Amino acid sequence: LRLGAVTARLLRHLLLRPEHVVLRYCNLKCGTPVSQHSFLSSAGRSWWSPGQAVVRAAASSGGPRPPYTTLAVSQPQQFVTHVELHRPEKLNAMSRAFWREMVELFSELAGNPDCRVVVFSGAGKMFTAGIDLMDMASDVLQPVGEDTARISWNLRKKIAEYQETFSVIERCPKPVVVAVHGACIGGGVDLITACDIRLCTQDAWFQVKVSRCRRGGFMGGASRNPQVNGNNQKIRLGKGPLALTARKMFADEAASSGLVSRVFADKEAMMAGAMELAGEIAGRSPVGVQGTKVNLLYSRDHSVAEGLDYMASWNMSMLQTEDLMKSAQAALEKKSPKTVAFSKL
Ligand SMILES: CCC/C=C/C=C/C(=O)SCCNC(=O)CCNC(=O)[C@H](O)C(C)(C)COP(=O)(O)OP(=O)(O)OC[C@H]1O[C@@H](n2cnc3c(N)ncnc32)[C@H](O)[C@@H]1OP(=O)(O)O
Repeated sequence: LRLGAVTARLLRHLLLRPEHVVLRYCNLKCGTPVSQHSFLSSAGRSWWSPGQAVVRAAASSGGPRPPYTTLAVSQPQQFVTHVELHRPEKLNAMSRAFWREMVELFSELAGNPDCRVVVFSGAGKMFTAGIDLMDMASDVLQPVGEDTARISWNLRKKIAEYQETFSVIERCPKPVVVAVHGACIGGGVDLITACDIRLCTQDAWFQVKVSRCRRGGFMGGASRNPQVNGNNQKIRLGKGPLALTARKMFADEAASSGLVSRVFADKEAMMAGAMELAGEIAGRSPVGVQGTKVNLLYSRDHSVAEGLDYMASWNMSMLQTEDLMKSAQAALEKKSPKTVAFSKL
Protein backbone atom coordinates (compact mmCIF):
# COMPACT_ATOMS: atom_id res chain seq x y z
CA LEU A 1 0.00 0.00 0.00
CA ARG A 2 2.80 2.35 1.02
CA LEU A 3 4.64 1.68 -2.25
CA GLY A 4 1.41 2.18 -4.20
CA ALA A 5 0.84 5.56 -2.63
CA VAL A 6 4.44 6.61 -3.24
CA THR A 7 4.22 5.50 -6.87
CA ALA A 8 0.96 7.37 -7.40
CA ARG A 9 2.39 10.57 -5.95
CA LEU A 10 5.58 10.12 -7.94
CA LEU A 11 3.62 9.69 -11.16
CA ARG A 12 1.55 12.79 -10.38
CA HIS A 13 4.78 14.72 -9.77
CA LEU A 14 6.25 13.57 -13.09
CA LEU A 15 3.08 14.37 -14.98
CA LEU A 16 2.92 17.83 -13.50
CA ARG A 17 6.48 18.53 -14.58
CA PRO A 18 6.87 16.65 -17.85
CA GLU A 19 10.21 16.99 -19.55
CA HIS A 20 8.71 18.55 -22.62
CA VAL A 21 7.74 21.62 -20.62
CA VAL A 22 11.40 21.99 -19.71
CA LEU A 23 12.46 21.50 -23.32
CA ARG A 24 9.96 23.96 -24.70
CA TYR A 25 10.96 26.46 -22.04
CA CYS A 26 14.58 26.13 -23.13
CA ASN A 27 13.64 26.83 -26.70
CA LEU A 28 11.61 29.93 -25.98
CA LYS A 29 14.66 32.13 -26.55
CA CYS A 30 13.46 33.96 -23.47
CA GLY A 31 16.71 35.80 -22.98
CA THR A 32 17.81 33.72 -20.01
CA PRO A 33 20.50 31.26 -21.04
CA VAL A 34 19.38 27.65 -20.89
CA SER A 35 22.16 26.63 -18.58
CA GLN A 36 21.37 29.44 -16.16
CA HIS A 37 17.85 28.20 -15.54
CA SER A 38 17.31 26.45 -12.27
CA PHE A 39 16.95 22.92 -13.63
CA LEU A 40 20.51 22.02 -12.71
CA SER A 41 19.70 22.63 -9.09
CA SER A 42 16.49 22.32 -7.11
CA ALA A 43 13.88 23.85 -9.37
CA GLY A 44 11.69 26.38 -7.66
CA ARG A 45 11.77 29.32 -5.33
CA SER A 46 15.34 29.73 -4.24
CA TRP A 47 18.07 27.64 -5.82
CA TRP A 48 20.61 28.07 -3.10
CA SER A 49 21.18 30.05 0.01
CA PRO A 50 24.84 30.94 0.47
CA GLY A 51 23.97 32.64 3.75
CA GLN A 52 23.50 29.24 5.32
CA ALA A 53 26.77 27.90 3.96
CA VAL A 54 28.06 25.12 6.10
CA VAL A 55 30.72 24.00 3.70
CA ARG A 56 34.11 25.57 3.96
CA ALA A 57 34.90 27.92 1.13
CA ALA A 58 37.79 26.57 -0.86
CA ALA A 59 40.79 28.64 -0.06
CA SER A 60 43.66 28.74 -2.47
CA SER A 61 44.53 25.11 -3.02
CA GLY A 62 48.29 25.42 -2.65
CA GLY A 63 49.11 25.47 -6.33
CA PRO A 64 49.28 23.02 -9.21
CA ARG A 65 50.54 19.48 -8.68
CA PRO A 66 51.86 17.17 -11.42
CA PRO A 67 50.88 16.51 -14.09
CA TYR A 68 49.39 20.02 -14.07
CA THR A 69 51.39 23.24 -14.05
CA THR A 70 48.66 25.84 -14.59
CA LEU A 71 45.69 24.23 -12.82
CA ALA A 72 45.37 23.48 -9.10
CA VAL A 73 42.92 20.64 -8.56
CA SER A 74 41.42 19.74 -5.19
CA GLN A 75 38.36 18.10 -3.66
CA PRO A 76 37.00 20.46 -0.99
CA GLN A 77 33.95 18.28 -0.33
CA GLN A 78 32.72 14.87 -1.41
CA PHE A 79 31.95 14.72 -5.14
CA VAL A 80 32.99 18.36 -5.65
CA THR A 81 36.14 19.14 -7.63
CA HIS A 82 37.69 22.59 -7.39
CA VAL A 83 39.78 23.63 -10.38
CA GLU A 84 41.77 26.79 -9.88
CA LEU A 85 43.43 28.58 -12.75
CA HIS A 86 46.79 29.04 -11.10
CA ARG A 87 49.38 31.27 -12.70
CA PRO A 88 48.88 34.35 -10.56
CA GLU A 89 52.22 36.00 -11.37
CA LYS A 90 51.06 36.29 -14.99
CA LEU A 91 47.47 37.09 -14.03
CA ASN A 92 46.40 33.56 -15.04
CA ALA A 93 47.19 34.28 -18.69
CA MET A 94 46.34 31.20 -20.73
CA SER A 95 49.65 29.67 -21.73
CA ARG A 96 50.32 26.78 -24.10
CA ALA A 97 50.40 24.41 -21.12
CA PHE A 98 46.98 25.67 -19.99
CA TRP A 99 45.31 24.91 -23.33
CA ARG A 100 46.62 21.35 -23.19
CA GLU A 101 46.07 20.69 -19.49
CA MET A 102 42.42 21.76 -19.62
CA VAL A 103 41.68 19.06 -22.19
CA GLU A 104 43.51 16.42 -20.15
CA LEU A 105 41.81 17.42 -16.90
CA PHE A 106 38.24 17.76 -18.15
CA SER A 107 38.48 14.53 -20.12
CA GLU A 108 39.47 12.83 -16.86
CA LEU A 109 36.76 14.55 -14.80
CA ALA A 110 34.09 13.59 -17.34
CA GLY A 111 34.61 9.93 -16.49
CA ASN A 112 35.57 10.27 -12.83
CA PRO A 113 32.76 8.93 -10.57
CA ASP A 114 34.14 10.90 -7.59
CA CYS A 115 33.44 14.15 -9.42
CA ARG A 116 29.78 15.18 -9.74
CA VAL A 117 30.26 18.92 -10.07
CA VAL A 118 33.18 21.27 -10.77
CA VAL A 119 33.83 24.70 -9.30
CA PHE A 120 36.23 26.71 -11.48
CA SER A 121 37.95 29.89 -10.24
CA GLY A 122 41.15 31.90 -10.62
CA ALA A 123 44.00 32.39 -8.13
CA GLY A 124 45.47 35.79 -7.28
CA LYS A 125 44.47 39.27 -8.37
CA MET A 126 42.02 38.41 -11.14
CA PHE A 127 40.27 35.55 -12.93
CA THR A 128 42.35 35.78 -16.11
CA ALA A 129 44.09 38.26 -18.42
CA GLY A 130 43.14 36.05 -21.38
CA ILE A 131 45.38 34.33 -23.87
CA ASP A 132 49.11 34.48 -23.13
CA LEU A 133 50.22 37.13 -25.57
CA MET A 134 53.81 35.88 -25.59
CA ASP A 135 52.74 32.34 -26.51
CA MET A 136 50.22 33.63 -29.02
CA ALA A 137 52.92 35.54 -30.84
CA SER A 138 54.82 32.33 -31.59
CA ASP A 139 51.90 29.92 -31.79
CA VAL A 140 49.07 31.58 -33.70
CA LEU A 141 50.68 34.54 -35.36
CA GLN A 142 53.50 32.58 -36.99
CA PRO A 143 51.81 29.53 -38.49
CA VAL A 144 54.08 27.14 -40.32
CA GLY A 145 53.64 25.76 -43.84
CA GLU A 146 55.18 25.88 -47.29
CA ASP A 147 52.33 27.63 -49.04
CA THR A 148 49.08 29.38 -48.27
CA ALA A 149 47.07 26.17 -48.26
CA ARG A 150 49.41 24.46 -45.80
CA ILE A 151 49.72 27.50 -43.57
CA SER A 152 45.92 27.80 -43.49
CA TRP A 153 45.51 24.08 -42.85
CA ASN A 154 47.90 24.23 -39.91
CA LEU A 155 46.32 27.37 -38.54
CA ARG A 156 42.86 25.81 -38.74
CA LYS A 157 44.18 22.84 -36.77
CA LYS A 158 45.64 25.16 -34.16
CA ILE A 159 42.37 27.11 -33.81
CA ALA A 160 40.45 23.85 -33.44
CA GLU A 161 42.83 22.87 -30.63
CA TYR A 162 42.14 26.16 -28.85
CA GLN A 163 38.40 25.64 -29.27
CA GLU A 164 38.67 22.14 -27.83
CA THR A 165 40.00 23.56 -24.55
CA PHE A 166 36.59 25.09 -23.86
CA SER A 167 34.47 22.51 -25.66
CA VAL A 168 35.65 19.89 -23.15
CA ILE A 169 33.98 21.91 -20.39
CA GLU A 170 30.69 21.87 -22.26
CA ARG A 171 30.96 18.20 -23.16
CA CYS A 172 31.77 17.21 -19.58
CA PRO A 173 28.46 15.89 -18.22
CA LYS A 174 29.27 17.25 -14.76
CA PRO A 175 27.90 20.78 -14.23
CA VAL A 176 30.63 23.42 -14.04
CA VAL A 177 30.12 26.45 -11.78
CA VAL A 178 32.53 29.25 -12.61
CA ALA A 179 33.38 31.98 -10.11
CA VAL A 180 34.91 35.15 -11.56
CA HIS A 181 36.67 37.90 -9.61
CA GLY A 182 38.47 40.95 -11.02
CA ALA A 183 39.16 40.89 -14.74
CA CYS A 184 37.90 38.25 -17.16
CA ILE A 185 39.45 39.10 -20.50
CA GLY A 186 39.33 37.60 -23.98
CA GLY A 187 39.69 33.82 -23.73
CA GLY A 188 38.34 34.11 -20.18
CA VAL A 189 34.96 35.11 -21.62
CA ASP A 190 35.13 32.15 -24.01
CA LEU A 191 35.90 29.88 -21.06
CA ILE A 192 33.05 31.06 -18.84
CA THR A 193 30.47 30.86 -21.60
CA ALA A 194 31.22 27.14 -21.88
CA CYS A 195 30.40 26.72 -18.16
CA ASP A 196 26.94 25.99 -16.83
CA ILE A 197 26.53 28.50 -14.03
CA ARG A 198 28.42 31.78 -13.81
CA LEU A 199 28.95 33.78 -10.62
CA CYS A 200 31.04 36.91 -10.13
CA THR A 201 32.14 39.44 -7.55
CA GLN A 202 31.07 43.06 -7.52
CA ASP A 203 34.54 44.08 -8.75
CA ALA A 204 34.45 41.77 -11.78
CA TRP A 205 34.66 43.06 -15.33
CA PHE A 206 34.47 41.31 -18.66
CA GLN A 207 36.16 42.31 -21.90
CA VAL A 208 36.26 40.83 -25.37
CA LYS A 209 39.29 42.07 -27.25
CA VAL A 210 38.36 41.07 -30.78
CA SER A 211 38.23 44.53 -32.28
CA ARG A 212 41.43 45.60 -30.62
CA CYS A 213 43.26 42.51 -31.79
CA ARG A 214 41.93 43.16 -35.30
CA ARG A 215 41.34 39.46 -35.66
CA GLY A 216 37.88 40.14 -36.96
CA GLY A 217 36.32 37.34 -34.93
CA PHE A 218 36.95 35.17 -31.91
CA MET A 219 38.26 31.65 -32.14
CA GLY A 220 35.14 30.27 -30.56
CA GLY A 221 33.52 32.86 -28.36
CA ALA A 222 31.53 34.20 -31.27
CA SER A 223 29.72 30.88 -31.28
CA ARG A 224 29.05 30.59 -27.56
CA ASN A 225 28.59 34.19 -26.41
CA PRO A 226 25.40 34.71 -28.41
CA GLN A 227 24.00 31.47 -26.94
CA VAL A 228 24.53 32.96 -23.53
CA ASN A 229 23.67 36.57 -24.11
CA GLY A 230 21.34 36.38 -27.07
CA ASN A 231 22.63 36.91 -30.58
CA ASN A 232 21.48 40.48 -30.60
CA GLN A 233 22.35 43.97 -29.55
CA LYS A 234 23.51 42.79 -26.14
CA ILE A 235 26.60 41.03 -27.40
CA ARG A 236 27.18 43.34 -30.32
CA LEU A 237 26.44 46.51 -28.43
CA GLY A 238 24.91 46.03 -24.99
CA LYS A 239 24.35 49.42 -23.44
CA GLY A 240 27.33 50.52 -25.50
CA PRO A 241 29.62 48.64 -27.90
CA LEU A 242 30.99 45.45 -26.33
CA ALA A 243 32.27 42.84 -28.78
CA LEU A 244 32.64 45.42 -31.50
CA THR A 245 34.71 47.89 -29.48
CA ALA A 246 36.22 45.88 -26.60
CA ARG A 247 34.65 48.01 -23.90
CA LYS A 248 34.46 46.63 -20.36
CA MET A 249 31.25 45.12 -19.03
CA PHE A 250 30.96 45.43 -15.25
CA ALA A 251 29.28 43.07 -12.82
CA ASP A 252 25.85 44.68 -12.67
CA GLU A 253 25.47 44.70 -16.44
CA ALA A 254 26.80 41.15 -16.61
CA ALA A 255 24.01 40.15 -14.22
CA SER A 256 21.25 42.11 -15.95
CA SER A 257 22.27 40.76 -19.36
CA GLY A 258 22.32 37.16 -18.12
CA LEU A 259 26.05 36.61 -18.49
CA VAL A 260 26.21 35.82 -14.75
CA SER A 261 23.42 34.63 -12.52
CA ARG A 262 24.61 36.16 -9.26
CA VAL A 263 26.94 38.90 -8.04
CA PHE A 264 28.67 38.59 -4.64
CA ALA A 265 30.25 41.29 -2.51
CA ASP A 266 33.72 39.74 -2.57
CA LYS A 267 35.65 36.61 -3.53
CA GLU A 268 35.28 34.93 -0.15
CA ALA A 269 31.49 35.25 -0.25
CA MET A 270 31.44 34.10 -3.87
CA MET A 271 33.52 30.98 -3.16
CA ALA A 272 31.29 30.13 -0.19
CA GLY A 273 28.25 30.54 -2.47
CA ALA A 274 29.86 28.49 -5.23
CA MET A 275 30.74 25.67 -2.84
CA GLU A 276 27.28 25.70 -1.28
CA LEU A 277 25.71 25.46 -4.72
CA ALA A 278 28.14 22.73 -5.75
CA GLY A 279 27.29 20.77 -2.60
CA GLU A 280 23.61 21.12 -3.44
CA ILE A 281 24.14 19.72 -6.93
CA ALA A 282 26.55 17.00 -5.77
CA GLY A 283 23.97 15.76 -3.28
CA ARG A 284 21.45 14.99 -6.00
CA SER A 285 21.14 11.99 -8.24
CA PRO A 286 24.11 11.95 -10.63
CA VAL A 287 21.91 10.19 -13.18
CA GLY A 288 19.41 13.06 -13.00
CA VAL A 289 21.93 15.91 -12.89
CA GLN A 290 24.18 14.66 -15.68
CA GLY A 291 21.22 13.66 -17.83
CA THR A 292 19.82 17.15 -17.37
CA LYS A 293 23.03 18.79 -18.58
CA VAL A 294 23.29 16.50 -21.60
CA ASN A 295 19.66 17.12 -22.58
CA LEU A 296 19.79 20.88 -22.00
CA LEU A 297 22.75 21.15 -24.34
CA TYR A 298 21.11 18.94 -26.92
CA SER A 299 17.89 20.93 -26.88
CA ARG A 300 19.82 24.20 -27.16
CA ASP A 301 21.20 23.09 -30.51
CA HIS A 302 18.10 21.33 -31.90
CA SER A 303 14.44 21.89 -32.61
CA VAL A 304 11.78 21.18 -29.99
CA ALA A 305 10.75 18.02 -31.87
CA GLU A 306 14.33 16.76 -32.01
CA GLY A 307 14.81 17.58 -28.33
CA LEU A 308 11.68 15.69 -27.34
CA ASP A 309 12.74 12.70 -29.36
CA TYR A 310 16.22 12.70 -27.87
CA MET A 311 14.87 13.01 -24.35
CA ALA A 312 12.40 10.17 -24.88
CA SER A 313 15.25 7.92 -26.00
CA TRP A 314 17.40 9.07 -23.11
CA ASN A 315 14.75 8.57 -20.48
CA MET A 316 13.53 5.20 -21.69
CA SER A 317 16.60 3.84 -19.93
CA MET A 318 17.48 6.54 -17.42
CA LEU A 319 14.02 6.62 -15.82
CA GLN A 320 14.66 3.04 -14.78
CA THR A 321 17.31 4.24 -12.33
CA GLU A 322 16.93 3.40 -8.67
CA ASP A 323 17.78 7.07 -7.99
CA LEU A 324 14.25 8.09 -9.01
CA MET A 325 12.54 6.08 -6.31
CA LYS A 326 15.18 7.07 -3.76
CA SER A 327 14.65 10.77 -4.56
CA ALA A 328 10.89 10.47 -4.51
CA GLN A 329 10.95 8.66 -1.20
CA ALA A 330 13.18 11.35 0.32
CA ALA A 331 10.88 14.09 -1.01
CA LEU A 332 7.80 12.43 0.44
CA GLU A 333 9.52 11.97 3.76
CA LYS A 334 10.55 15.65 3.59
CA LYS A 335 14.24 14.71 3.74
CA SER A 336 16.99 16.51 1.88
CA PRO A 337 18.28 14.61 -1.17
CA LYS A 338 21.67 14.98 0.51
CA THR A 339 20.58 12.29 2.97
CA VAL A 340 20.22 9.81 0.12
CA ALA A 341 23.22 7.67 -0.79
CA PHE A 342 23.18 7.57 -4.57
CA SER A 343 25.47 5.01 -6.17
CA LYS A 344 28.46 6.35 -8.05
CA LEU A 345 28.09 7.00 -11.74
C1 LIG B 1 38.88 29.45 -28.65
C2 LIG B 1 39.36 30.51 -27.75
C3 LIG B 1 40.42 31.42 -28.32
C4 LIG B 1 40.77 32.47 -27.39
C5 LIG B 1 41.24 33.66 -27.73
C6 LIG B 1 41.59 34.59 -26.72
C7 LIG B 1 41.94 35.86 -27.00
C8 LIG B 1 42.32 36.76 -25.92
O1 LIG B 1 42.39 36.41 -24.77
S1 LIG B 1 42.63 38.40 -26.37
C9 LIG B 1 43.04 39.19 -24.83
C10 LIG B 1 44.51 39.11 -24.48
N1 LIG B 1 44.76 39.76 -23.20
C11 LIG B 1 45.03 41.06 -23.09
O2 LIG B 1 45.07 41.80 -24.04
C12 LIG B 1 45.30 41.57 -21.68
C13 LIG B 1 46.74 41.99 -21.51
N2 LIG B 1 47.02 42.44 -20.14
C14 LIG B 1 46.67 43.65 -19.68
O3 LIG B 1 46.08 44.46 -20.35
C15 LIG B 1 47.07 43.97 -18.27
O4 LIG B 1 48.03 43.06 -17.85
C16 LIG B 1 45.90 43.96 -17.27
C17 LIG B 1 44.97 45.15 -17.54
C18 LIG B 1 45.08 42.68 -17.37
C19 LIG B 1 46.42 44.07 -15.82
O5 LIG B 1 47.31 45.13 -15.71
P1 LIG B 1 48.25 45.25 -14.42
O6 LIG B 1 48.97 46.54 -14.53
O7 LIG B 1 47.47 45.00 -13.20
O8 LIG B 1 49.29 44.04 -14.51
P2 LIG B 1 50.55 43.91 -15.49
O9 LIG B 1 51.73 44.49 -14.80
O10 LIG B 1 50.20 44.42 -16.82
O11 LIG B 1 50.72 42.31 -15.59
C20 LIG B 1 51.34 41.55 -14.56
C21 LIG B 1 52.15 40.45 -15.20
O12 LIG B 1 51.28 39.64 -16.00
C22 LIG B 1 51.72 39.60 -17.36
N3 LIG B 1 50.53 39.52 -18.24
C23 LIG B 1 49.37 40.18 -18.12
N4 LIG B 1 48.55 39.83 -19.12
C24 LIG B 1 49.20 38.94 -19.86
C25 LIG B 1 48.85 38.19 -21.06
N5 LIG B 1 47.62 38.28 -21.61
N6 LIG B 1 49.75 37.36 -21.57
C26 LIG B 1 50.99 37.21 -21.00
N7 LIG B 1 51.37 37.88 -19.86
C27 LIG B 1 50.48 38.72 -19.32
C28 LIG B 1 52.46 40.90 -17.53
O13 LIG B 1 53.34 40.82 -18.61
C29 LIG B 1 53.16 41.00 -16.18
O14 LIG B 1 54.25 40.11 -16.19
P3 LIG B 1 55.71 40.58 -15.68
O15 LIG B 1 56.09 41.73 -16.54
O16 LIG B 1 56.58 39.39 -15.84
O17 LIG B 1 55.48 40.99 -14.25
